[in-house]
Amino acid sequence: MDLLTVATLSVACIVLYRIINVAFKVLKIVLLSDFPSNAEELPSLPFVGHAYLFIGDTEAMFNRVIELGKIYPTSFRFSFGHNSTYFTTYPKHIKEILLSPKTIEKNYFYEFGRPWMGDGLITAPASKWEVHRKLMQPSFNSVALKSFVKTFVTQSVILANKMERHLDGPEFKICRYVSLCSLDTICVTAMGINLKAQESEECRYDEAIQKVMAGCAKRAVSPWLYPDFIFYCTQLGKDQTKYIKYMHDLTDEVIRQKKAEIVRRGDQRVSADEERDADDDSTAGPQILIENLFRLSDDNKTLTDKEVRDHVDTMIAAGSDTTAITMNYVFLMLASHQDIQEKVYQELCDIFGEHVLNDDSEELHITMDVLARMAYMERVIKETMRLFVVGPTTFRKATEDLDLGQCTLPKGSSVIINVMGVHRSEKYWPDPLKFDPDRFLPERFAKQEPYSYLPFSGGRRNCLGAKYAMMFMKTMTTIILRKYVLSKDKVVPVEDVRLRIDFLLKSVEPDTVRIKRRAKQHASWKSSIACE
Ligand code: HEM
Repeated sequence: MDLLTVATLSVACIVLYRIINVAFKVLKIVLLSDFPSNAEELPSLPFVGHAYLFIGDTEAMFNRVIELGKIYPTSFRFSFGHNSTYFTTYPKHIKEILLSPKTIEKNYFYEFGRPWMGDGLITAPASKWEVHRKLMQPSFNSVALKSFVKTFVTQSVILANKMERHLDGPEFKICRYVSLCSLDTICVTAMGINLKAQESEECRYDEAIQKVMAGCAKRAVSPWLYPDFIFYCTQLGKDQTKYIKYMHDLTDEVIRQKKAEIVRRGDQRVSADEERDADDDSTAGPQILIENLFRLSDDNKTLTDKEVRDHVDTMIAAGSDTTAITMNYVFLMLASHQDIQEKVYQELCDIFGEHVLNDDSEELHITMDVLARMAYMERVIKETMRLFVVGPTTFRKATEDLDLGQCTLPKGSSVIINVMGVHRSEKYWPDPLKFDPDRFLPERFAKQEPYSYLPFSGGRRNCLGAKYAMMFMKTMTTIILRKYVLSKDKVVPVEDVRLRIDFLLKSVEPDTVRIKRRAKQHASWKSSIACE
């Protein structure tokens, strides 16, 4: 054997050894979750980088995100395809990232939502977002929120009536009911149209939202689907185009009709940011978002029809499923914790007095002020959002180097904020899987590590609809608990509720509850509303 052959064979052996070594380490990680103690030692593969960390179905993805947060509890760097990405489960870093003007930009995942939501707030580039966030803010001020209460009540009453068919029956899946209720409500308040999805019980719009969200999630974890010319040749891409067109067509038609209507009636309504006597605003119609946006266009603040559509579609995308999924878990937690459900109901008795027994929407006495008094219910909803945070991860991009103390986020890198990891971390939430609403008692929550609770994200690009969502969720809970007692045949402990990340957090198996009618008497009314 000559010297050249020996040298070639030696190099080949070394390369082969390296390949086998890396393959072995990767398999140990993927199959056995055997991670190196130092994140720097995570092997990187050609082309895909560390994308193998997220191989598997959507349940595996959820488990891997939680696992990574436990093994590397601060921040670590990995690569996703050619993108350098920081994964953080560390509130101090999260705070810096969410507050910094250097990380307002969203990362490349959001590009997949742009064909649907365009330059709406969620997907807008930072330069546009700054301007439009200020324009949109008044549509969620207290006057506007007050005007939505009547819609929340009407739609929640339909929800309660629809659920009646399961009275005293076996457990049933709640998610479909709350999903259609949320969609109808958001569409009334955003577009001023009632899809009546609850009444017809099937809704193409709802189907379109689900398909497009699932498609975006699939694309985000499939680097080979990133190039448009590949994605749009796949069935997934073709379906995506079809569903998005359906949703755009609907919004375009509403825009056309609304514009004609505004011209007809000379727009006599007051603008959302004009403070007016709002004492009984809940009896007036909702301050529909799309009409507010047209007024901005009239004020020469230059919103094109396309921008109006982007904002309306974004509101529906951002508001309907998020609220529905959270309510699914609120009802699951209430059904699983009878003592807590009773305390919520007792609070309703204290607030509504004898009116608590009324089912009729006219007699429900639900106003914004009344909702604000439901402190215990709010703690229950907050604790549910800690354990089942709808946005388990959020993403940003550094547009300049950002110094985080122990490390620097280099310009151009992506950030994955592991919200779910923080919410379920023993370090920040003792006994983290225990459902304990009193963690949110003001005196206890004041001691909480800042930025360790982010159901609505935080900092500059936080949720614009957080107050809207909380009011709507309280209304739904009130109306359901006034009428029904929720229960489970067999309580599933929180740790056994199998979860997946399908863009948003969802259960692997649909959650079910049983309902029976609440007895029409209650001893301890302190009656407050009744005396007002
Ligand atoms: C329980 C219900 C909700 C939850 C948990 C929730 C959560 C969130 C989160 C985590 C974000 C940040 C997303 C990101 O950074 O990628 C967000 C943004 C947003 N949400 Fe919500 N949301 C809820 C309901 C709503 C509702 C009802 C609306 C509107 C009616 C809404 C409108 C928005 C908008 C417009 C943004 C983008 C804000 C911006 O970038 O300036 N959300 N939401």
